[in-house]
Formats: sequence, C-alpha cells, structure tokens
Amino acid sequence: MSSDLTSTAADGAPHVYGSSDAPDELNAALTGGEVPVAVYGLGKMGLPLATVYAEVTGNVTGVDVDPGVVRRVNRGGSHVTGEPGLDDAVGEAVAAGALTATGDGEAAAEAARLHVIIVPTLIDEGNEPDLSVVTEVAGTIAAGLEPGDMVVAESTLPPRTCRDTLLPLLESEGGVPREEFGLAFCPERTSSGRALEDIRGAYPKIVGGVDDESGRLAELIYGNVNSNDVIRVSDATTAEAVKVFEGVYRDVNIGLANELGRHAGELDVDVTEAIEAANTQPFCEIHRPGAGVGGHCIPYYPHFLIQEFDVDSRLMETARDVNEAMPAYTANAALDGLLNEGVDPADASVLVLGLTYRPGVDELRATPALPIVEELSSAGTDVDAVDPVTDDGEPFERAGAAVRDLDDVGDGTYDAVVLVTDQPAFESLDVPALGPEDRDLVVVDGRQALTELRGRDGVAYRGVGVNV
Ligand SMILES: NC(=O)C1=CN([C@@H]2O[C@H](COP(=O)(O)OP(=O)(O)OC[C@H]3O[C@@H](n4cnc5c(N)ncnc54)[C@H](O)[C@@H]3O)[C@@H](O)[C@H]2O)C=CC1
Ligand SMILES: CC(=O)N[C@@H]1[C@@H](OP(=O)(O)OP(=O)(O)OC[C@H]2O[C@@H](n3ccc(=O)[nH]c3=O)[C@H](O)[C@@H]2O)O[C@H](C(=O)O)[C@@H](O)[C@@H]1O
Repeated sequence: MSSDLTSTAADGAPHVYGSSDAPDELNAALTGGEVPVAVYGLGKMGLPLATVYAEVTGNVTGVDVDPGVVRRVNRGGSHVTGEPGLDDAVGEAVAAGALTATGDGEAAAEAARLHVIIVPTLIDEGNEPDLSVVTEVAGTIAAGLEPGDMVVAESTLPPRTCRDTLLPLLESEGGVPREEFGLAFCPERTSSGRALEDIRGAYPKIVGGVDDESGRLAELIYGNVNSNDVIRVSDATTAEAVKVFEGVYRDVNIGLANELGRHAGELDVDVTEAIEAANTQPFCEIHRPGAGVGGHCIPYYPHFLIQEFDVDSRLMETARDVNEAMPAYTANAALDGLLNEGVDPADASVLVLGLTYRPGVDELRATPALPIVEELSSAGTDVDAVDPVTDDGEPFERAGAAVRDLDDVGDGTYDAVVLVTDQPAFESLDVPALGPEDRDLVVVDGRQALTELRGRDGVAYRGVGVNV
C-alpha cells in the first residue's frame, strides 16, 4: 500500500515515494526546490555530489560531522583539493541559497524528504567491511523519516546491504512501514580529479531499488541529476554488485599487470611496452604494473565479496595478495640496487618521491608509500620522503622517515631514489643530480615515470614492470 498521491509531509513538502503524481509533476517538484534534499557526507565525493544536487534542485542541506567542513562550505568554499571547478560551484550554490551545510544530521533528516548517503565505507584490520558510518547515518535519517520519503545510498556497499541492513534499520528505527518509504542503491562512479564532470554525466548512472517504486523513483531522480543515461537494474543488490564488480575487475586486472610486470627481469623485456602493444586490439585491456594499489576503494572492494560470501574467491584473494606484495617488491628493488652498488643499506640514504595513493589526490588510505618507507627504514636506511600534495607526513615520520619539502631536496645527495607516486610537481626535479659523485644513483621507478633515465650515465635504473 503506497502513500497517498499528492499528499504532503508534515512540513508541506510533497511525498515522493508512492506519489501518483505524473513524472513531469515529480520532476517539476524536484527541480523546483519543493523536495528538500539532505546529503550525508561532504568529502571527496559528497561535496561534489551535494553541489550537483544543489544545482539541480536548489534545495540541499549537506551534513558532515567535521565542523571545519561545515564552516568552509557555508562560507562558499571547498576543502576538497584537486577538483577543477568545485570551489566556484560550491560558492555559487551557497550564494544562491541552494546549498547549506550543517553538523546537525537529525535536523537535516527532519527537514529532508530525499536523503542521500555518501559517507565512507572502509574495512577493519581483519579486512571485514566496516559499515558503522553508513548505519550511523541511516539511524540519523530514521530519526527524521516520514512516509513518502526516499533514501538513496551512493556509498559503495557489500551487495545485500540495502536489502538486509539498511531497509530493516530504517523501518524499525524510523517507525515507518517499509511500504511507505523508498530505498535505492545508486553507486557513485566517479574518480577524484574529475568528480563534477563524472557526477553530472560522464557515465550512465546505475540505479536499483529495494522495490519497484524505489527503482522507479531513483530512475526519475537521476534522470534530472545525470545528463547521461540512467540504467535501472533489477534491484538494489544488483546495483551494489555492479559497483563492487567494477572495482574488483580493476584490482584483479592490476594484479595481472603486476604479475606480468614481475617477469620483466627474466624475460629481459619492458613488460609495459608489451602490455601497451597487446592493448592495441579491443579484446585486451591489461592495466599497469606499479608500486602498489592504494586508496579506500580498489583495495577495499574485493573484501566486500571475499569476506561477505562463502563462495570460493581465490582469484580475487590472489590478486589482493599480488597487489599487496608490490610495496615490498619495490622497496627490495632499491635495497638490492644498493647492494649492487656496494652500498650497505644501513649506511644508505634514500629519497621516496610521492606519498598519496595516486597523483593529485590528497588521500593516504592504503597508500603503498607507507609500507615502502617501513621496509626501507627497517633495513636501516635513512629515508627522506616528499609529496607536495599532502601535508600529513605524520604516518611516514612514525615509520622512520624525515618528511621534507620538495624545495629542500633539490640539493640533497642520496644513494637511491624511489618514485612511488608520480606527482606532477616532480617534473621539475633533476633526479640524477641527487646522486653521489663516486657511484651510480639507484633509481627505482614505481610508475614508469622516469624511463628516460634508463641507461643514463650515473644512474642504475630499475623500473617496476620495465626491467625488474
Ligand atoms: N573517493 C573516490 O574516488 C570514490 C569514493 N566512492 C565512495 O564514496 C564514499 C565516500 O567516499 P569519499 O567521499 O572519498 O570519503 P571521504 O573520506 O573523502 O569523505 C567522507 C566525509 O564523510 C564525513 N563523515 C564521516 N562520518 C560522517 C557521519 N556520520 N555523518 C556525516 N558525515 C560524515 C567525513 O567528515 C568526510 O568529510 C565511500 O563509500 C566510497 O567508497 C565512490 C566512488 C569514488
Ligand atoms: C573501476 C575504476 O576505475 N574505479 C575508479 C577508482 O578510482 P581510484 O581513485 O581508486 O583510483 P585508481 O586509478 O583505481 O587507482 C587505485 C590504485 O591503483 C593503482 N593503479 C591504478 C591503475 C593501474 O593500472 N595500476 C595501478 O597500480 C593506483 O596507483 C592507485 O594506487 O575507484 C573509484 C571508487 O570506486 O572509489 C571509482 O569511482 C573510479 O572510477
């Protein structure tokens, strides 16, 4: 039994779930600002998402537990760096009164009729999915849930979470029968550095509802938010699987690339050259070997299946093992290189270039740079570390490194340089000039970014996937 058609919630906002208003009327209500929206989580993905929702609906309250984030947004600014256009877009949305931010999630939930969840979904030390933040936010939403409301989860979730966890939680804590509110999973398929472009419509939007009406509503909502196609799949669990499959495909593919890359020495070929050539026909898309797989997405998503389901997942597990071994492999390429140059690692000084998990994104979760620093430090080397993209050097200092400014390392002298993350700012660095006078500088190129140094006088080049 769905809620009444054009009935309204206590605050006068139109019901959306179960409304038998024609789609055009619902679209008009949504884009006319009659449906208050709350977006929970204003991080790398949440702030761009809230901003695009504000552009479309004109009536968005962003919720974040970080008071600094709330203050910054309400001043019309973005704390998220490296997102072209985001600062201006946030400023315009706030100036237009289309976007405000608050730390009071319950008040926002009371006022909203469309609730969007985009908070972190991480894994714990045992690699178990950690849904504590998502369930906390669902509890907050439940406190303000009304018949006719719609809840959309955009945070990446283990398949079945909407059906088996969020739906019963919202119903029991919200006191609203599940037949009277909607819940859909509509994954965020966005890369940092191009978030606005992606959210606005770089790719089709996947949506899946816990019931038919939720799926219908999600399709209508994202028909307004995303200029690309909206692909409605059978249900929320299918949509959750789509997102996790995308990430698992990438992790397994990178695992293959890394395993192939480790053949470079014995094959005596540049494996990345072979991969690029192999990829010139449409049935091959081998990814790139590298120093490791970081971020809170690709290394985490396989565990949303491995840990959550009983089915044999040895391929996903093996790919995880291969990728998790790459930081040690990279560090050992440096240690081995030093020994080749007659340098005892315990007497060596090593410069690590790049600490964030990938270029341009200030995110350290699962970064391969940390285990690389740990491995080098435990071999007794003096480690300097530099990355202009992040100012959070504390984890690397705890691991034994001295975190330096890029300007300071230019005239340093090192026995080895290890490039882990190829920040654009490193373009200006004359790496060979960092070496000692009386022997070759060991260069370990973790991202095939320094291949021009291969064969250079004064440089002992070791490229992951290139010649090691
Ligand atoms: N970062 C990425 O490239 C992508 C991330 N995703 C997914 O999006 C989700 C969010 O990821 P990010 O935005 O990168 O995370 P983030 O760590 O950049 O931001 C999370 C934000 O949520 C806030 N927060 C934490 N607890 C909260 C609570 N109880 N209520 C309200 N706000 C709270 C934090 O203060 C922070 O501002 C994750 O599920 C992730 O898997 C999906 C696609 C791309
Ligand atoms: C399937 C897919 O491409 N997912 C994207 C991914 O973005 P993310 O920011 O995690 O970056 P990424 O390019 O996957 O890199 C992750 C890690 O893997 C490494 N990496 C990446 C590609 C590669 O060929 N080799 C490699 O070693 C990177 O250095 C990085 O440490 O995960 C995002 C997410 O879901 O959070 C997703 O929205 C993005 O579209």
